[in-house]
Amino acid sequence: MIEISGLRKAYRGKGRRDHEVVAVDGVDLTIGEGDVFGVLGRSGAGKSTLLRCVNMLERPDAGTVSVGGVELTTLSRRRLRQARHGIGMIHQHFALLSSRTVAGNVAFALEVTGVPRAERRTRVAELLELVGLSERADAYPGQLSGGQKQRVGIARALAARPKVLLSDEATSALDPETTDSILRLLLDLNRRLGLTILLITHEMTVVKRICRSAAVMRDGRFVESGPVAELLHRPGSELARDLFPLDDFTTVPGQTVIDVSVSGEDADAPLLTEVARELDIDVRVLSGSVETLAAGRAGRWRLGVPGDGAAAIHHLRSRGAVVTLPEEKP
Ligand SMILES: Nc1ncnc2c1ncn2[C@@H]1O[C@H](COP(=O)(O)OP(=O)(O)OP(=O)(O)O)[C@@H](O)[C@H]1O
Repeated sequence: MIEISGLRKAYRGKGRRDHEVVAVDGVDLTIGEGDVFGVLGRSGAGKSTLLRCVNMLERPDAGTVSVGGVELTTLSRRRLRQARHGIGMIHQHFALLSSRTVAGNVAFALEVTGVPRAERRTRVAELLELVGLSERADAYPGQLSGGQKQRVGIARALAARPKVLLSDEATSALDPETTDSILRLLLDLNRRLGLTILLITHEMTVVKRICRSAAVMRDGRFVESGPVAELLHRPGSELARDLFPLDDFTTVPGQTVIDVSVSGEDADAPLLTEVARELDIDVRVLSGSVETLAAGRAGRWRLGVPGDGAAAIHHLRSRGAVVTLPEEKP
């Protein structure tokens, strides 16, 4: 649904001596229809620029961006305006018109695409129903909670029935409970409408709850990218480390410390008691957890096993677990 190849975008300072900042530095990305893809990264990594290049709010310097099979970088202004109707966008600070009611804000998105008044009224009612805000149609943004404002933002973004939704830190300004309800709504829309979602975030909760695929961005590049379940197993994965942080035990006298990751059915198998029983050894759980992610059940532990650990490592690997030593780097 979204194909990005060799994307580059640099900003030049205004003065002659100002050097160039390369915000996106050669990103390739493929997002399948109906996927929920999260891009994570620290402030300044280039996430917003990447997202804004997907609907051409920023013109890339090089590379191609195609959405739903339409290559956007070569379109005329008029064709690009049309193509943008197929790409909705929601924002961290909602970007609502304060002088218009909830219904008026959603209707605005239809007015600009020339939808006739009667049709607009029906569609606005449908959209408010979809996001659970029918009761607040006549309220003004100033009278709404943050979560309700984001629901208006979502209804507005979906007005033209886009197949793709871009989310720019949509839950960063919300408290954890409200974040949860917005993420549930996004997941529900993804399932019911087959909506493909590309989001940028710095919150691990967002990745845990709704992303099936993800990328970690640094200095304008993707340092890792792929299905979350696969990234969790990649030695040295930053995503795995951030999703399942492990305490800093790297040595235990008389034991070897190992990191073990599991996913799918293996996450709930009695793997640790089994290895202890079958090898007749003590296994110490130093840190770790098993959780339900949007990408499935997954877990990661840091364990202490006796001696050089060879027998335990062999046994765990034979049961499908990925085992690495904590000091191993990618
Ligand atoms: N309009 C602009 N003009 C000049 N430099 C810019 C512009 N927009 C972004 N940059 C620079 O490009 C780099 C990437 O910025 P970008 O906003 O894409 O990162 P980000 O990962 O989204 O960060 P944040 O999470 O803080 O929004 C930064 O160094 C930033 O200062």
